[in-house]
Parts: sequence; C-alpha cells; structure tokens
Amino acid sequence: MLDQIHLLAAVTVLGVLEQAYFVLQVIYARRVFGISPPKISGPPEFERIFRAQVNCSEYFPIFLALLWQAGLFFHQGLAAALGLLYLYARYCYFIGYRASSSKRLAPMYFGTGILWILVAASALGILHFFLSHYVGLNVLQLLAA
Ligand SMILES: CC/C=C\C/C=C\C[C@@H]1O[C@H]1/C=C/C=C/C=C\C/C=C\CCC(=O)O
Ligand SMILES: N[C@@H](CCC(=O)N[C@@H](CS)C(=O)NCC(=O)O)C(=O)O
Repeated sequence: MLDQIHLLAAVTVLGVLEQAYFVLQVIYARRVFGISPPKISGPPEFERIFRAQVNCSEYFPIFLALLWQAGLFFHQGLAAALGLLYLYARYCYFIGYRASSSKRLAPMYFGTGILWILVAASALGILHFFLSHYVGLNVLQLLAA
C-alpha cells in the first residue's frame, strides 16, 4: 500500500516546506519594510513578495488534489515527477515575482501548464477506473489486444 503513495508523500512534504519558505519570506519582508499586519500594502518590492506568497498558497490545494488524484488513478511516478516540476516552477515564480512583475510570467504559465496536464491525467485515470469497475470495459487491455 505505502509503495503506491510514497513518492506522492515525498513531493507533498517538499511542497509544504516550500510553502513554509514563502511564508517566512513574507515575515522577513514585513520586518524589512516595517509593515505590520493587518496592513498588506506598501512599496512595490513588498507587495510583489506578498502577492507571490498569496498566489502560491491559493494554488497549493489545487496542486495537492491533482497530484494525489493523478498519482492514485493514473501513474504515481509520472504524477510525482510533474509535482517536482510544478514546485520548481513555483520557486521560479516566487523568485521572479520578487525581482519584477514581468519575471513571474514564464514560470506562472509553465506551472499552470503542469496543472492542466495533471487535470488530464486525473480525468483519464478516473474515467478508466469507472469504465473497468462499473462497465467491465478495460480500455488498456483493448488497446493492447
Ligand atoms: C488547473 C488549474 C486550475 C485552476 C485555475 C483555473 C484557471 C486558470 C487558467 O489556466 C490558466 C490560464 C491563465 C490565463 C491567463 C491569461 C492571461 C494573462 C495575461 C497577461 C498577464 C499580464 C500581466 O498580468 O502582467
Ligand atoms: N489570485 C489570482 C486569481 C486569477 C489567477 O489565478 N490568475 C492566474 C493567471 S493565469 C495567476 O496565476 N495569477 C497570479 C499572477 O498573475 O501572478 C490573481 O490575482 O491573479
């Protein structure tokens, strides 16, 4: 059982650590720019770091749901590899956004593309499960025949 989820679990832990890193960056930026909660506005240098962290948090539940669905219903290794790529894209997004708004764009589109691939893998995997479980139709066996 655990060997079917260990890669997904490892990518999940890495993702949580990355989220913690982004949060720590906002805490540090608040100190540097002297902006205490609940204030969320300030110089563009602060607002970019703040927005980068909020946007990464916003997409984290979507990422986790897709990572585990694709990993359980499609292929664990592929989902974990895409998950690693996504976390790397998010790191580049954060670092890019911190430097300038335009530098966030390429990693943002790359990361979003990975999410859509995970959507496709999840949907195909779940469809395959429904067809074989309820209709008795194993598409993979049919294709191999
Ligand atoms: C699987 C993803 C789940 C939820 C997110 C849902 C939709 C988000 C769409 O996939 C993303 C598409 C993004 C499209 C962006 C289009 C235009 C942005 C253009 C320019 C930005 C320029 C700027 O802001 O500087
Ligand atoms: N919270 C997002 C909601 C809309 C959204 O998710 N847009 C995508 C663009 S495809 C995104 O990743 N936005 C974050 C960004 O532009 O940095 C925002 O403020 O832009």
